[in-house]
Amino acid sequence: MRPSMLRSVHSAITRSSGGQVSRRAYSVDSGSGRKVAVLGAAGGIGQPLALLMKLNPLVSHLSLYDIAGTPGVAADVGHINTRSEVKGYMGDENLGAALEGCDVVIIPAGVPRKPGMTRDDLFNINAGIVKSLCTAIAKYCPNALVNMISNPVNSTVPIAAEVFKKAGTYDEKRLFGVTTLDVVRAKTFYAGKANVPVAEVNVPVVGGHAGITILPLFSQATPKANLSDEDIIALTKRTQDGGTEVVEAKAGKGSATLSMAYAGALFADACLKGLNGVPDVVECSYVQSNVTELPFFASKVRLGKNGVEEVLGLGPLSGFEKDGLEKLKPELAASIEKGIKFANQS
Ligand SMILES: NC(=O)c1ccc[n+]([C@@H]2O[C@H](COP(=O)([O-])OP(=O)(O)OC[C@H]3O[C@@H](n4cnc5c(N)ncnc54)[C@H](O)[C@@H]3O)[C@@H](O)[C@H]2O)c1
Ligand SMILES: O=C(O)C[C@H](O)C(=O)O
Repeated sequence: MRPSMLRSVHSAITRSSGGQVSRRAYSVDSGSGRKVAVLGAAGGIGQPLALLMKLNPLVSHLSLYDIAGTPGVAADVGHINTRSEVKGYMGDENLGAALEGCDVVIIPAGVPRKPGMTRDDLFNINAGIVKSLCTAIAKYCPNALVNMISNPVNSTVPIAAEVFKKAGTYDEKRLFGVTTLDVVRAKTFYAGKANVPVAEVNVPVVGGHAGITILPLFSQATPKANLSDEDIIALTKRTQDGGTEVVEAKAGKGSATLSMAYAGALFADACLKGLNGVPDVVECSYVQSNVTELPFFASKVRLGKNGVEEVLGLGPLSGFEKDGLEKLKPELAASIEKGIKFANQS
């Protein structure tokens, strides 16, 4: 590979803290492209996520793995005339080949909720699936950035961390719980209530990814809007219950798939941009953290060439948000503990 192909100069539109838009040059490594795997690629999330990753120009190799159904998905997605070469892998014996050389591994494998269930009700099945997939990641692509979608994320991320620790490959900078859907929802609901253009909205969502552990920080939302306390309470609850809203509307046919695929593709794209040296890539994610006393916590994270470059703090919180933060801690701590215990006893 010629150095000139590896390093090219791009320009980025960046916003200064004063809000002015400027264009600046930065160098990226994008010539050879990236290998991305989707584990659970034949599922409700996996299929549209495979489609969206096929549309991503930063991806050169797209590896679609599932226990069944991937030849069809790969043949279908593979006919799209975009950059990446698509390969389908089916069954445990092909998992290693699917993972070898991956830069980013996205995991939406596992069972979804039905009405009346909590995400924690998925633990018994999904914990084992995540554990075995992460064991293979440690063996075949220990340097990949792992984007964990499988629920309960509050526990599956600690499970992954323990598996990687046991294998001697753990790097806290490379493990992410995908909480982007909470941000996507918070932006949508806020834009509707505040009557502002949704494309301009920013709202950090911190904590975890289940019920009250999802804490949107509407006091930091932009563009600013004059919403009442009742509006903020209602928006917070709707964001926390967003997953349940979809589960109930689907009435037994699963949980969010299309919006999740969109959110998963956004987050994977941010990881790829970070790996490629694009500056100022910041997304919320559930990562190993010192932001609170909890070992894992979702907050804004700056992404870079090694994954997490910086875990950003919470910023100023309203009284309502401070309360929410204290209330979520025991539940999040218990979910983390449950994941760690599972990984170490089985
Ligand atoms: N993080 C989030 O915001 C978020 C949002 C929505 C859904 N989810 C979670 O994502 C997961 C998947 O949801 P879905 O709607 O796509 O479910 P689904 O049942 O439609 O698809 C899951 C896929 O995983 C596959 N699978 C099962 N065991 C596997 C294994 N060992 N290796 C590889 N693949 C395996 C299945 O064959 C299936 O194709 C669920 O746990 C759900 O709760 C998370
Ligand atoms: O709600 C679920 O079970 C799926 C997912 O976590 C979501 O937030 O949509």
